[in-house]
Amino acid sequence: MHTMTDPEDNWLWIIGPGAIGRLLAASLMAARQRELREQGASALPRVLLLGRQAMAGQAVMLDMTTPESLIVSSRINHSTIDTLQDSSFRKPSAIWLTTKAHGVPAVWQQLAPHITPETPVTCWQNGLSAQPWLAERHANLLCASTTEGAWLPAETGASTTPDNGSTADDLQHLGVQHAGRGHTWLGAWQSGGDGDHDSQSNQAALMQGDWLKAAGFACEQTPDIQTRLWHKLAINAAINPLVARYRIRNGQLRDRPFAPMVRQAVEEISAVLDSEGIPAPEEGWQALVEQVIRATANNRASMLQDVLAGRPTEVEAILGPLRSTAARHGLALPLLDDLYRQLSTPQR
Ligand SMILES: NC(=O)C1=CN([C@@H]2O[C@H](COP(=O)(O)OP(=O)(O)OC[C@H]3O[C@@H](n4cnc5c(N)ncnc54)[C@H](OP(=O)(O)O)[C@@H]3O)[C@@H](O)[C@H]2O)C=CC1
Ligand SMILES: CC(C)(CO)C(=O)C(=O)O
Repeated sequence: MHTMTDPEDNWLWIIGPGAIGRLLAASLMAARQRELREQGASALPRVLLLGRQAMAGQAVMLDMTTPESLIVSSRINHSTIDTLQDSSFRKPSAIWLTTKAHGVPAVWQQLAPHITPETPVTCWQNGLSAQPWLAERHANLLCASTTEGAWLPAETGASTTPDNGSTADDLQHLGVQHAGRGHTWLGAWQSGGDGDHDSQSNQAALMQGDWLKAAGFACEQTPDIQTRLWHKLAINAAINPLVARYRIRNGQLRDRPFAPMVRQAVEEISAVLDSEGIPAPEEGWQALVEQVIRATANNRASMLQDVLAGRPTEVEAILGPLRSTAARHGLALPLLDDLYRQLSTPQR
Protein backbone atom coordinates (compact mmCIF):
# COMPACT_ATOMS: atom_id res chain seq x y z
CA MET A 1 0.00 0.00 0.00
CA HIS A 2 1.22 3.52 -0.80
CA THR A 3 0.04 5.10 2.47
CA MET A 4 0.04 8.87 2.47
CA THR A 5 -1.56 10.12 5.63
CA ASP A 6 -3.20 9.09 8.91
CA PRO A 7 -6.23 7.09 7.74
CA GLU A 8 -8.48 8.89 10.25
CA ASP A 9 -7.59 12.18 8.61
CA ASN A 10 -7.69 10.80 5.08
CA TRP A 11 -10.69 12.16 3.20
CA LEU A 12 -11.59 11.60 -0.42
CA TRP A 13 -14.12 14.06 -1.83
CA ILE A 14 -16.19 12.56 -4.65
CA ILE A 15 -17.93 15.40 -6.47
CA GLY A 16 -20.93 14.35 -8.57
CA PRO A 17 -23.12 11.80 -6.77
CA GLY A 18 -24.41 10.16 -9.97
CA ALA A 19 -23.92 6.62 -11.27
CA ILE A 20 -20.11 6.48 -11.31
CA GLY A 21 -19.69 8.67 -8.20
CA ARG A 22 -22.00 6.43 -6.17
CA LEU A 23 -20.42 3.24 -7.50
CA LEU A 24 -16.97 4.42 -6.45
CA ALA A 25 -18.14 5.77 -3.08
CA ALA A 26 -20.12 2.64 -2.20
CA SER A 27 -17.33 0.26 -3.24
CA LEU A 28 -14.63 2.16 -1.33
CA MET A 29 -16.68 2.51 1.84
CA ALA A 30 -17.68 -1.16 1.79
CA ALA A 31 -13.99 -2.12 1.45
CA ARG A 32 -13.00 0.26 4.26
CA GLN A 33 -15.66 -1.17 6.58
CA ARG A 34 -14.54 -4.70 5.73
CA GLU A 35 -10.87 -3.88 6.48
CA LEU A 36 -11.80 -2.17 9.76
CA ARG A 37 -13.84 -5.21 10.80
CA GLU A 38 -11.24 -7.79 9.83
CA GLN A 39 -7.97 -5.98 10.59
CA GLY A 40 -9.00 -3.19 12.98
CA ALA A 41 -7.45 -0.60 10.61
CA SER A 42 -7.74 0.59 7.04
CA ALA A 43 -5.57 2.79 4.83
CA LEU A 44 -8.58 3.51 2.64
CA PRO A 45 -9.93 7.06 2.81
CA ARG A 46 -13.24 8.17 4.26
CA VAL A 47 -15.56 9.42 1.55
CA LEU A 48 -17.41 12.74 1.41
CA LEU A 49 -19.93 12.74 -1.43
CA LEU A 50 -20.57 16.25 -2.71
CA GLY A 51 -23.57 17.05 -4.89
CA ARG A 52 -25.64 20.06 -5.73
CA GLN A 53 -28.90 18.77 -4.28
CA ALA A 54 -29.48 18.99 -0.54
CA MET A 55 -30.17 15.77 1.39
CA ALA A 56 -32.04 15.41 4.65
CA GLY A 57 -28.90 15.02 6.81
CA GLN A 58 -25.14 14.98 6.71
CA ALA A 59 -25.03 11.32 5.82
CA VAL A 60 -26.87 9.05 3.41
CA MET A 61 -27.22 5.28 3.03
CA LEU A 62 -25.82 4.22 -0.29
CA ASP A 63 -27.39 0.95 -1.49
CA MET A 64 -25.33 -0.57 -4.28
CA THR A 65 -26.73 -3.54 -6.21
CA THR A 66 -23.84 -5.61 -7.51
CA PRO A 67 -23.81 -7.29 -10.95
CA GLU A 68 -24.57 -10.51 -8.99
CA SER A 69 -27.72 -8.86 -7.52
CA LEU A 70 -26.35 -8.53 -3.98
CA ILE A 71 -27.16 -5.31 -2.13
CA VAL A 72 -24.25 -3.65 -0.33
CA SER A 73 -25.24 -0.73 1.92
CA SER A 74 -22.83 1.85 3.33
CA ARG A 75 -23.33 4.99 5.33
CA ILE A 76 -21.61 7.87 3.53
CA ASN A 77 -21.03 11.50 4.49
CA HIS A 78 -22.81 13.82 2.12
CA SER A 79 -22.93 17.56 1.56
CA THR A 80 -23.61 20.12 -1.13
CA ILE A 81 -20.84 21.79 -3.05
CA ASP A 82 -22.06 25.28 -2.16
CA THR A 83 -21.32 24.61 1.53
CA LEU A 84 -17.59 24.14 0.92
CA GLN A 85 -16.76 27.48 2.53
CA ASP A 86 -17.88 25.91 5.82
CA SER A 87 -14.54 25.52 7.60
CA SER A 88 -15.68 22.36 9.40
CA PHE A 89 -14.85 20.27 6.33
CA ARG A 90 -11.68 18.24 6.59
CA LYS A 91 -9.32 19.14 3.77
CA PRO A 92 -9.25 16.30 1.24
CA SER A 93 -6.26 14.04 0.50
CA ALA A 94 -7.71 13.63 -2.98
CA ILE A 95 -10.67 14.70 -5.09
CA TRP A 96 -12.50 12.66 -7.72
CA LEU A 97 -14.66 14.56 -10.18
CA THR A 98 -17.54 12.36 -11.35
CA THR A 99 -19.91 14.82 -13.00
CA LYS A 100 -20.54 14.69 -16.72
CA ALA A 101 -17.80 16.43 -18.77
CA HIS A 102 -19.84 19.63 -19.21
CA GLY A 103 -20.30 19.85 -15.42
CA VAL A 104 -16.59 20.23 -14.65
CA PRO A 105 -16.17 24.03 -15.18
CA ALA A 106 -19.02 24.85 -12.77
CA VAL A 107 -17.64 22.44 -10.17
CA TRP A 108 -14.17 23.89 -10.52
CA GLN A 109 -15.41 27.43 -9.97
CA GLN A 110 -16.80 26.38 -6.58
CA LEU A 111 -13.99 24.01 -5.68
CA ALA A 112 -10.83 25.92 -6.61
CA PRO A 113 -10.87 28.43 -3.71
CA HIS A 114 -10.99 25.59 -1.17
CA ILE A 115 -8.11 23.37 -2.23
CA THR A 116 -4.34 23.72 -2.53
CA PRO A 117 -2.35 23.25 -5.77
CA GLU A 118 -0.93 20.05 -4.19
CA THR A 119 -4.32 18.36 -3.90
CA PRO A 120 -4.55 15.55 -6.47
CA VAL A 121 -7.70 15.88 -8.58
CA THR A 122 -8.83 12.93 -10.72
CA CYS A 123 -11.14 13.37 -13.72
CA TRP A 124 -13.41 10.36 -14.39
CA GLN A 125 -15.11 11.83 -17.46
CA ASN A 126 -15.45 10.22 -20.86
CA GLY A 127 -14.31 12.23 -23.86
CA LEU A 128 -11.42 14.66 -23.87
CA SER A 129 -12.76 18.09 -23.01
CA ALA A 130 -12.81 18.30 -19.21
CA GLN A 131 -9.26 16.96 -18.80
CA PRO A 132 -7.29 19.48 -20.95
CA TRP A 133 -9.54 22.27 -19.63
CA LEU A 134 -8.67 21.39 -16.04
CA ALA A 135 -4.99 20.77 -16.85
CA GLU A 136 -4.69 24.47 -17.69
CA ARG A 137 -5.93 25.33 -14.20
CA HIS A 138 -4.58 22.61 -11.91
CA ALA A 139 -1.19 20.92 -12.30
CA ASN A 140 -1.71 17.93 -10.00
CA LEU A 141 -4.21 16.29 -12.34
CA LEU A 142 -4.92 12.57 -12.78
CA CYS A 143 -7.35 10.93 -15.16
CA ALA A 144 -9.24 7.68 -15.05
CA SER A 145 -10.73 5.87 -18.02
CA THR A 146 -13.13 3.12 -17.04
CA THR A 147 -15.33 0.52 -18.68
CA GLU A 148 -17.22 -0.17 -15.44
CA GLY A 149 -20.95 0.25 -16.05
CA ALA A 150 -23.36 1.86 -13.58
CA TRP A 151 -26.78 3.46 -13.64
CA LEU A 152 -29.18 5.07 -11.22
CA PRO A 153 -32.44 3.42 -10.25
CA ALA A 154 -35.48 5.59 -9.48
CA GLU A 155 -34.95 7.08 -6.00
CA THR A 156 -36.84 5.68 -3.04
CA GLY A 157 -37.41 6.43 0.66
CA ALA A 158 -36.26 9.91 1.71
CA SER A 159 -36.19 10.68 5.40
CA THR A 160 -36.41 14.11 7.00
CA THR A 161 -34.94 12.94 10.30
CA PRO A 162 -31.75 14.81 11.27
CA ASP A 163 -28.88 12.35 11.28
CA ASN A 164 -27.38 12.85 14.74
CA GLY A 165 -27.36 9.32 16.12
CA SER A 166 -29.56 8.19 13.26
CA THR A 167 -29.94 4.58 12.28
CA ALA A 168 -29.76 3.17 8.77
CA ASP A 169 -33.56 3.36 8.55
CA ASP A 170 -33.61 7.10 9.32
CA LEU A 171 -31.18 8.06 6.59
CA GLN A 172 -32.02 9.04 3.07
CA HIS A 173 -31.28 6.12 0.77
CA LEU A 174 -29.50 6.56 -2.56
CA GLY A 175 -29.27 3.62 -4.92
CA VAL A 176 -26.85 2.62 -7.63
CA GLN A 177 -26.84 -0.38 -9.93
CA HIS A 178 -23.39 -1.73 -10.76
CA ALA A 179 -24.40 -3.04 -14.18
CA GLY A 180 -21.20 -4.65 -15.34
CA ARG A 181 -17.59 -5.05 -14.30
CA GLY A 182 -14.92 -3.51 -16.49
CA HIS A 183 -11.39 -2.23 -16.39
CA THR A 184 -10.02 1.09 -15.15
CA TRP A 185 -6.87 2.84 -16.35
CA LEU A 186 -5.45 5.52 -14.09
CA GLY A 187 -2.58 7.91 -14.66
CA ALA A 188 -1.17 11.39 -14.32
CA TRP A 189 -2.30 13.77 -17.09
CA GLN A 190 1.28 14.94 -17.57
CA SER A 191 3.69 12.09 -17.32
CA GLY A 192 7.33 11.64 -18.10
CA GLY A 193 8.43 15.23 -17.48
CA ASP A 194 10.52 16.24 -14.50
CA GLY A 195 8.21 18.72 -12.75
CA ASP A 196 7.25 18.41 -9.06
CA HIS A 197 3.59 18.04 -9.89
CA ASP A 198 4.49 15.29 -12.31
CA SER A 199 5.98 13.11 -9.61
CA GLN A 200 3.25 14.08 -7.12
CA SER A 201 0.63 13.00 -9.64
CA ASN A 202 2.38 9.71 -10.31
CA GLN A 203 2.58 9.00 -6.56
CA ALA A 204 -1.10 9.85 -6.23
CA ALA A 205 -1.96 7.56 -9.15
CA LEU A 206 -0.14 4.66 -7.45
CA MET A 207 -2.00 5.25 -4.20
CA GLN A 208 -5.40 5.71 -5.83
CA GLY A 209 -4.82 2.55 -7.88
CA ASP A 210 -4.35 0.72 -4.57
CA TRP A 211 -7.63 2.17 -3.27
CA LEU A 212 -9.47 1.02 -6.39
CA LYS A 213 -8.00 -2.47 -6.26
CA ALA A 214 -8.88 -2.78 -2.57
CA ALA A 215 -12.42 -1.74 -3.51
CA GLY A 216 -12.63 -4.63 -5.97
CA PHE A 217 -11.98 -2.85 -9.28
CA ALA A 218 -9.63 -4.22 -11.94
CA CYS A 219 -7.32 -1.24 -12.24
CA GLU A 220 -3.94 -0.51 -13.79
CA GLN A 221 -1.76 2.58 -13.71
CA THR A 222 -0.51 3.83 -17.03
CA PRO A 223 2.22 6.34 -17.90
CA ASP A 224 0.15 7.28 -20.97
CA ILE A 225 -3.42 7.96 -19.86
CA GLN A 226 -3.96 10.34 -22.80
CA THR A 227 -3.75 7.43 -25.27
CA ARG A 228 -6.23 5.44 -23.14
CA LEU A 229 -8.61 8.41 -23.14
CA TRP A 230 -8.33 8.73 -26.94
CA HIS A 231 -9.09 5.00 -27.30
CA LYS A 232 -12.21 5.25 -25.12
CA LEU A 233 -13.22 8.40 -26.99
CA ALA A 234 -12.86 6.57 -30.32
CA ILE A 235 -15.21 3.79 -29.17
CA ASN A 236 -17.71 6.27 -27.76
CA ALA A 237 -17.52 8.38 -30.94
CA ALA A 238 -18.22 5.37 -33.17
CA ILE A 239 -21.25 4.22 -31.16
CA ASN A 240 -22.85 6.97 -29.08
CA PRO A 241 -23.75 9.63 -31.67
CA LEU A 242 -25.28 7.06 -34.06
CA VAL A 243 -27.40 5.31 -31.43
CA ALA A 244 -28.47 8.65 -29.93
CA ARG A 245 -29.39 10.10 -33.34
CA TYR A 246 -31.39 7.03 -34.43
CA ARG A 247 -32.59 6.06 -30.92
CA ILE A 248 -31.54 2.44 -31.19
CA ARG A 249 -29.83 -0.08 -28.94
CA ASN A 250 -26.13 -0.70 -29.57
CA GLY A 251 -26.76 -4.13 -31.14
CA GLN A 252 -28.87 -2.62 -33.93
CA LEU A 253 -25.72 -1.00 -35.27
CA ARG A 254 -24.88 -4.43 -36.76
CA ASP A 255 -27.91 -4.24 -39.08
CA ARG A 256 -28.67 -2.20 -42.19
CA PRO A 257 -28.78 0.73 -42.66
CA PHE A 258 -26.51 1.37 -39.66
CA ALA A 259 -23.57 -1.05 -40.22
CA PRO A 260 -22.12 0.99 -43.15
CA MET A 261 -22.50 4.17 -41.05
CA VAL A 262 -20.45 2.58 -38.25
CA ARG A 263 -17.76 1.63 -40.78
CA GLN A 264 -17.68 5.20 -42.10
CA ALA A 265 -17.56 6.67 -38.58
CA VAL A 266 -14.65 4.37 -37.69
CA GLU A 267 -12.79 5.35 -40.89
CA GLU A 268 -13.19 9.04 -40.05
CA ILE A 269 -12.14 8.51 -36.43
CA SER A 270 -9.10 6.36 -37.25
CA ALA A 271 -7.86 8.90 -39.81
CA VAL A 272 -7.91 11.59 -37.12
CA LEU A 273 -6.15 9.39 -34.57
CA ASP A 274 -3.51 8.33 -37.13
CA SER A 275 -2.82 11.96 -38.00
CA GLU A 276 -2.31 12.69 -34.31
CA GLY A 277 0.05 9.71 -33.87
CA ILE A 278 -2.31 7.82 -31.54
CA PRO A 279 -1.48 4.11 -31.92
CA ALA A 280 -4.29 1.86 -33.15
CA PRO A 281 -5.35 -1.15 -31.06
CA GLU A 282 -3.73 -4.46 -32.08
CA GLU A 283 -6.91 -5.85 -33.62
CA GLY A 284 -7.58 -2.62 -35.57
CA TRP A 285 -10.34 -0.03 -34.99
CA GLN A 286 -13.09 -1.74 -36.99
CA ALA A 287 -12.66 -5.05 -35.11
CA LEU A 288 -12.49 -3.33 -31.71
CA VAL A 289 -15.66 -1.32 -32.31
CA GLU A 290 -17.49 -4.42 -33.60
CA GLN A 291 -16.40 -6.28 -30.48
CA VAL A 292 -17.72 -3.53 -28.15
CA ILE A 293 -21.01 -3.39 -30.08
CA ARG A 294 -21.36 -7.18 -29.70
CA ALA A 295 -20.54 -7.06 -25.98
CA THR A 296 -22.99 -4.20 -25.31
CA ALA A 297 -25.66 -5.21 -27.86
CA ASN A 298 -28.52 -4.81 -25.41
CA ASN A 299 -27.34 -1.43 -24.02
CA ARG A 300 -29.03 1.87 -24.41
CA ALA A 301 -25.82 3.90 -24.59
CA SER A 302 -25.32 6.83 -22.22
CA MET A 303 -25.82 9.44 -24.95
CA LEU A 304 -29.12 7.85 -25.99
CA GLN A 305 -30.25 7.83 -22.35
CA ASP A 306 -29.42 11.54 -22.10
CA VAL A 307 -31.33 12.32 -25.30
CA LEU A 308 -34.37 10.33 -24.14
CA ALA A 309 -34.33 12.08 -20.75
CA GLY A 310 -33.91 15.54 -22.31
CA ARG A 311 -30.52 16.03 -20.58
CA PRO A 312 -27.46 17.66 -22.19
CA THR A 313 -25.31 15.00 -23.88
CA GLU A 314 -21.51 14.57 -23.89
CA VAL A 315 -21.42 15.09 -27.67
CA GLU A 316 -19.05 18.06 -27.32
CA ALA A 317 -16.65 16.11 -25.08
CA ILE A 318 -16.62 13.16 -27.50
CA LEU A 319 -16.85 14.65 -30.99
CA GLY A 320 -15.38 18.09 -30.19
CA PRO A 321 -11.74 16.88 -29.81
CA LEU A 322 -12.01 14.83 -33.04
CA ARG A 323 -13.40 17.82 -34.95
CA SER A 324 -10.74 20.25 -33.74
CA THR A 325 -7.93 17.74 -34.41
CA ALA A 326 -9.35 17.01 -37.88
CA ALA A 327 -9.49 20.75 -38.63
CA ARG A 328 -5.85 21.11 -37.58
CA HIS A 329 -4.81 18.32 -39.96
CA GLY A 330 -7.13 19.39 -42.80
CA LEU A 331 -9.26 16.22 -42.59
CA ALA A 332 -12.95 16.10 -43.50
CA LEU A 333 -15.46 14.37 -41.18
CA PRO A 334 -18.68 14.36 -43.19
CA LEU A 335 -20.63 11.85 -41.09
CA LEU A 336 -19.35 12.91 -37.67
CA ASP A 337 -19.89 16.62 -38.45
CA ASP A 338 -23.44 15.85 -39.52
CA LEU A 339 -24.13 13.86 -36.34
CA TYR A 340 -22.54 16.63 -34.26
CA ARG A 341 -24.83 19.24 -35.81
CA GLN A 342 -27.93 17.12 -35.34
CA LEU A 343 -27.13 16.26 -31.73
CA SER A 344 -26.09 19.81 -30.84
CA THR A 345 -29.58 21.13 -31.51
CA PRO A 346 -32.06 20.31 -28.73
CA GLN A 347 -33.56 16.83 -29.26
CA ARG A 348 -37.24 16.13 -28.85
N1 LIG B 1 -22.25 5.57 -15.79
C1 LIG B 1 -21.31 4.84 -16.36
O1 LIG B 1 -21.43 3.60 -16.44
C2 LIG B 1 -20.04 5.47 -16.87
C3 LIG B 1 -19.84 6.83 -16.86
N2 LIG B 1 -18.65 7.36 -17.31
C4 LIG B 1 -18.43 8.79 -17.33
O2 LIG B 1 -18.51 9.28 -15.97
C5 LIG B 1 -19.03 10.61 -15.98
C6 LIG B 1 -20.25 10.64 -15.03
O3 LIG B 1 -21.24 9.79 -15.59
P1 LIG B 1 -22.50 9.30 -14.77
O4 LIG B 1 -22.12 9.00 -13.37
O5 LIG B 1 -23.15 8.24 -15.57
O6 LIG B 1 -23.40 10.62 -14.80
P2 LIG B 1 -24.62 11.03 -13.87
O7 LIG B 1 -25.41 12.02 -14.65
O8 LIG B 1 -25.29 9.80 -13.33
O9 LIG B 1 -23.93 11.75 -12.64
C7 LIG B 1 -23.42 13.03 -12.68
C8 LIG B 1 -23.62 13.64 -11.31
O10 LIG B 1 -22.96 14.88 -11.24
C9 LIG B 1 -23.77 15.76 -10.50
N3 LIG B 1 -23.42 17.15 -10.76
C10 LIG B 1 -23.58 17.87 -11.89
N4 LIG B 1 -23.14 19.13 -11.71
C11 LIG B 1 -22.69 19.22 -10.44
C12 LIG B 1 -22.13 20.26 -9.65
N5 LIG B 1 -21.95 21.49 -10.14
N6 LIG B 1 -21.77 19.99 -8.38
C13 LIG B 1 -21.95 18.75 -7.86
N7 LIG B 1 -22.49 17.72 -8.54
C14 LIG B 1 -22.86 17.95 -9.82
C15 LIG B 1 -25.17 15.41 -10.98
O11 LIG B 1 -26.10 15.94 -10.08
P3 LIG B 1 -27.63 16.31 -10.48
O12 LIG B 1 -28.36 15.04 -10.16
O13 LIG B 1 -27.92 17.44 -9.58
O14 LIG B 1 -27.63 16.65 -11.94
C16 LIG B 1 -25.09 13.89 -10.96
O15 LIG B 1 -25.35 13.40 -9.66
C17 LIG B 1 -19.39 10.93 -17.45
O16 LIG B 1 -18.35 11.64 -18.05
C18 LIG B 1 -19.52 9.54 -18.09
O17 LIG B 1 -19.27 9.58 -19.48
C19 LIG B 1 -17.61 6.57 -17.74
C20 LIG B 1 -17.77 5.21 -17.76
C21 LIG B 1 -18.98 4.54 -17.36
C1 LIG C 1 -19.30 1.68 -24.88
C2 LIG C 1 -20.66 2.34 -24.67
C3 LIG C 1 -21.14 2.95 -25.95
C4 LIG C 1 -21.56 1.21 -24.25
O1 LIG C 1 -22.90 1.54 -24.24
C5 LIG C 1 -20.55 3.41 -23.62
O2 LIG C 1 -19.52 3.56 -23.00
C6 LIG C 1 -21.66 4.35 -23.33
O3 LIG C 1 -22.82 3.95 -23.30
O4 LIG C 1 -21.35 5.53 -23.12
